[in-house]
This record gives sequence, structure tokens and C-alpha cells, in this order.
Amino acid sequence: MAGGAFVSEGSGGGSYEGGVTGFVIMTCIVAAMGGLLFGYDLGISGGVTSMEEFLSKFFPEVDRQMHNARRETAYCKFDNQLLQLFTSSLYLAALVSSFAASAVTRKYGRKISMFVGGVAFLIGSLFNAFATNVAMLIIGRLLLGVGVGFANQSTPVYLSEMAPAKIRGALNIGFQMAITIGILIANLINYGTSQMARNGWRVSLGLAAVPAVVMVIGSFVLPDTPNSMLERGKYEQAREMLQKIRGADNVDEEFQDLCDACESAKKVEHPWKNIFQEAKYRPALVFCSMIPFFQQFTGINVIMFYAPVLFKTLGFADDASLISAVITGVVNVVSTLVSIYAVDRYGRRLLFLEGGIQMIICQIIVGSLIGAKFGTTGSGTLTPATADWVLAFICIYVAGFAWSWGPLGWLVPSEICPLEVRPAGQAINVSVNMFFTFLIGQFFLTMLCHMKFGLFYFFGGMVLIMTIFIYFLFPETKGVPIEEMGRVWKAHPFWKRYVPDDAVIGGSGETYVKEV
Ligand SMILES: OC[C@H]1O[C@](O)(CO)[C@@H](O)[C@@H]1O
Repeated sequence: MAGGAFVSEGSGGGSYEGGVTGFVIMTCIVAAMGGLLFGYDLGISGGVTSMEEFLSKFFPEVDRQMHNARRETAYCKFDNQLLQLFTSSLYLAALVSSFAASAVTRKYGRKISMFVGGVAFLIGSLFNAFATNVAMLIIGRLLLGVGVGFANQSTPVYLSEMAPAKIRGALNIGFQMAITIGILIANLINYGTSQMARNGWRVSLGLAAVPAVVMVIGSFVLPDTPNSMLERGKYEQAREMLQKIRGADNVDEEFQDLCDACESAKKVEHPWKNIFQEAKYRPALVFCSMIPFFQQFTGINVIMFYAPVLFKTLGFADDASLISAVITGVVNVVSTLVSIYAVDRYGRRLLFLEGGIQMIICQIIVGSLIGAKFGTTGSGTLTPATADWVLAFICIYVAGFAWSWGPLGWLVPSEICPLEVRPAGQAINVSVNMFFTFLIGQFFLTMLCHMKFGLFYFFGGMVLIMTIFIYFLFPETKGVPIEEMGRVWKAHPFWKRYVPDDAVIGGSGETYVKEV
């Protein structure tokens, strides 16, 4: 989803005419709205669910639980299925609607999908802002989920088709960047609205309407992409559009490549059957499903969804909880920038491995600090000094995620799938990601209640497993054009058995440097 539908540039493209035109900039802005909206939704629920007025209105039981001094364990303060459903329902709706969205995007073009996404967002945010009961809240969240499903299916595709090939790789991470900025904006807004005497939560939830409106307007004024026109047989229009967006008359080479790509995509008959049945696609299948699964089991959304609630659980004051969420939000954005810089210089493996080790260490330390103060009973408080340490290590953990599994969770699946299985690979990546995002959203607070500080060790253990997985099974993909991935699998001690010799093209000792 987020960035998941990006098309990696392959080996060609560096020599096409034309560069970054006004059109391209406009498309970037609109596409960024898709990422921002997704991030805003990811980030807004945590702060809202920690707001007193919101809790007492919709979840009085949680409110009571929170104030009940006699309740013996701090770990369970927020354990409530309905409250978690408020957070998680969005991702379930996104999962279901992304299947519809991918069909609509292909059949009717990217703009229609963006329009549907924008409208769903708009109505969803209004439902939330004016909610008078839990049902309205959940319906609103479901609609936002439909928005996420459509917007994140169409905007990355739109963006990658409009952008000149040479900046496509960077844009892939740019979409994750937009997500993190959306999360940060949500954190800041939550902090601001929590200062309001009343209805702050309504403002927080309602402000999602602003980027939604930009997206709806964008879907009217922006042109359709040449690829989408070709897909629907409009050859002449497609060529004219390509000239317009590239700002150049001679676009023959790129146009020819687009036509070729469109033709071969049409010939692909059974991407789903292929990816599941043919042994040579086994590595693609494994990585397209394991990477999003692992990305969510880093535990990142525990922080993104529930940081304010978690900090409150640990005894931080209301303000301090929301400010802490802003701090983790800033770290998330800045560290994602680091990965844009590092990914094509140092490679994916190094980032995965370094980020993984950094996360494991932090999880062990955070778990131990919390365990030392709260034990298994959950009674106690953090001293200000310990609270600072907890926050510091959570920030270092977020940084480790943000320059590794965050962006790579989208980049890697998009660059290892051969064209003939790419739609299926992307759909698997997106849906597995959404499913586990939903699961973490729905069960984290319950898990915290039962596993207590051990929950941090659990996620640490998961990160250890994924780091070992990467170490042994993931070959470096930096600078490898998609069509030559076969060679990389063939050279790998484990994957070579799945890849027949005829699946290996090119790579006669040359080094390929992919531009980003
Ligand atoms: O930046 C953190 C965010 O990034 C994602 O992993 C998407 O790539 C989200 O699930 C998470 O909330």
C-alpha cells in the first residue's frame, strides 16, 4: 500500500528526454497527500484515545478503569476491545477495499481511485468529527480505511508513472516520508487540541478533511497518466500527455518502452497462479509476504498508535505523554531522511541488519526499565530520570525502524518482483501489511495487560528472528535491475535451488548502478 505499488525503474530510463516539470511537482504534492492522510490516520488515534473527554464520552469504562486507584495493575488501564477496534477497524477496511481499489485503478484509471479515496476520507472525517456515539466513530474509521485502501493504491502508482525514471527510487521512499510527516502532524495537532477546553478530539479527527479536500480537487485537475491511457487503448492521447508532462517533444524512446511494458503486462495471464505455483517465484512470494509481516512485528505501531497511551500507562502526565509522542514523531521523520541518503550508498542489507540490532537492544532496555519499576504486578511509578531513559530508548528504537524496516518494507518488495507477478506480489505485500497492522492495533493493549513488560522482550525476540532471516536469506538488491533478479537468486546458497537456469538474464560480471 504505502509506496507498495511503486514500480522500480529497472535498467533503462536514465537517458529519456525531459525532467522535473511543473506537472511532476504538482503530482508529487497530490501524491504526498495520500501518504499524509495515511500517516495522519496512523498517528491521530493514539492521542485522541488518551484524551479524557473522548474517553469519558465514548468509553466510560476505560475512563473509570484509568481512574480506579485500586485497580492493581497499570498494565491493564486501557485494555478494552472496543477502544482498540476504534484504532484497528480502519486497517481492516483498508485491507478489504484495497482489492477493489486495485481493480478500479486498473480499469478506470488512477484519478477515479484517487477521487473515491478522497471522498471516502472526507466523509469518514466528518463522521468522526461530529460523532455522537461509538457507532459513528467506527463507521467513520471504516470510511477512512476505504480512503486509505483507494488512495494508497492509486497515488503511488500515479506518482511513479508521472515521475521521470531517474527520481522514481527516491520517490518510493518519499511516500514513506509523507507517511511519517502525516504521523508527526497528527501528533502536533493532538498536542494543540488537547489544550482546548472542549471538543479538542473533534478538531483532531475532523482536520483529516483538509488533505482529503486537496486530494478530491487534485483528482479533478490532474491529468491521467500516459500508462493509464495506454492501458485503455488511447495511444495518441498517451503520447501527447507524455510530451506535456516531460516538457519535451522527443519522447519516442520512453513512449516505446511504455508501450512495450503495457503489452507485456497484458500478456500476463495468471499472476496469482504463477506466484503461488512456480518455484522460480518462490523468493518473491516469500519476501512479499514475510517482509510486511516482519515490518509490523517490529512493534512499531505500538509506538505509533499507542505512544500517548503507553506513556500515560507509565505515569507520564497528559501533556508529557503527548509531547513525547511528538518527539518520537520527529525522530521518525528525520531518520526516514537518513534512509533516503543511505539506501543506495550502503545497501539494503546493512540497513536491515543495523536497524534490527539497534531495535533489539532498545527493546530489551525498555522492557527491563519498565520491568524494574512496575514488576509483574504493575504497581509503581517511573522516576523522572527513568522516564527520560525510557523515552530516549524508544526514540533510538524508532530511529532504527525508520531507516530500515519502515521504508525498506515497501522498497524491497517493489524491486524484487518480476513484471509477470508484480501486481500479485504488491497486493500480497499490501494486504499482509494491513492485516498485521490491524492485528497489532486490535490486540496490543490486551497483550500489554497480559504480557506486561515481557511484551517488549517479545517484540525484541521477533526482531531478532527477522534480523537472522535477513542475514541468511536476503541477498543485496542495491543496483540490481528488476529483470536481473534471477541472477541474484541463482547466486544465493539457499534460493539457487528454486531458480532454473533459463530464469537468469544478463549480469555477465558487470556492475549495475541504479539511479535514485
Ligand atoms: O512510520 C511508521 C509507520 O510506517 C508503517 O510501517 C508503514 O510503512 C506504518 O505501519 C507505521 O505506522
